[in-house]
Amino acid sequence: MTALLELRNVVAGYGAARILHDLNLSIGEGERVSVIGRNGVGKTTIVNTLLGTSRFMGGEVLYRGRALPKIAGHTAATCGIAVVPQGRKILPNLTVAENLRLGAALGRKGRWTIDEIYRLFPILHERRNSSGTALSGGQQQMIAIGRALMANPDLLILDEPCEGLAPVIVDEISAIFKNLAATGVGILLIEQHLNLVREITDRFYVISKGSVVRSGHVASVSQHDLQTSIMQ
Ligand SMILES: Nc1ncnc2c1ncn2[C@@H]1O[C@H](COP(=O)(O)OP(=O)(O)OP(=O)(O)O)[C@@H](O)[C@H]1O
Repeated sequence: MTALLELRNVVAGYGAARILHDLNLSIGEGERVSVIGRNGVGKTTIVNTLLGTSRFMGGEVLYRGRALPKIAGHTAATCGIAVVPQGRKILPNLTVAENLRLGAALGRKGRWTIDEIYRLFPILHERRNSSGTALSGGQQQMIAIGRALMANPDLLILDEPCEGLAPVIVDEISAIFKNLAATGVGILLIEQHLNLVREITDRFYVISKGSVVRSGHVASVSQHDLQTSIMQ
């Protein structure tokens, strides 16, 4: 079966520094896959490669089996890939509603409208006219998720979505991800915390020093085994 997104022997980095070395990874339509690894191994650089914010130095990125000729800032969006970025990146001068509407800039049609986002996160409707950054960390994460969904993506990339959030909010957000997974959207979860990996995804890749060092099905490995592969 043709993968939705495939990275083949990708080399990428910043300036002269190579961070990803011959990285291979694929995700099928509607699949839920994790990328796990310690701090600094290159997980976010995979996302940056798709966003055109790291330097693409070699290899191929294929979308629905076709090699993308050039990676640019709009590559991910035009392919139907939306990112919930690490650190959320809520724009401070915009209201909650304006932040959400940014996600719909390309006008892809689908089930996600601003009213649907407000149904998913009623607090965002209540605070829709407040500055996005005036909200709590958990609520800002809701904006980041809502903004990504507004793009009606085929693939949702979540970069450490629960980082810095209180456990009760993590539970709430992971329940939402589980429901989202049931809608058929593909999920690529970048994460260090294995509970979320296990709850949301079926397959994993372990990254170390910019390459995949292990991959498999989440159900076939123990938590301890996964933790050990990350630490190596
Ligand atoms: N904009 C940048 N310019 C130069 N080097 C960078 C840049 N962003 C990241 N790096 C470096 O690239 C390496 C990989 O960083 P990356 O953010 O991809 O790691 P990560 O696995 O996502 O880690 P974390 O979990 O801490 O986010 C690190 O050594 C980091 O310092």
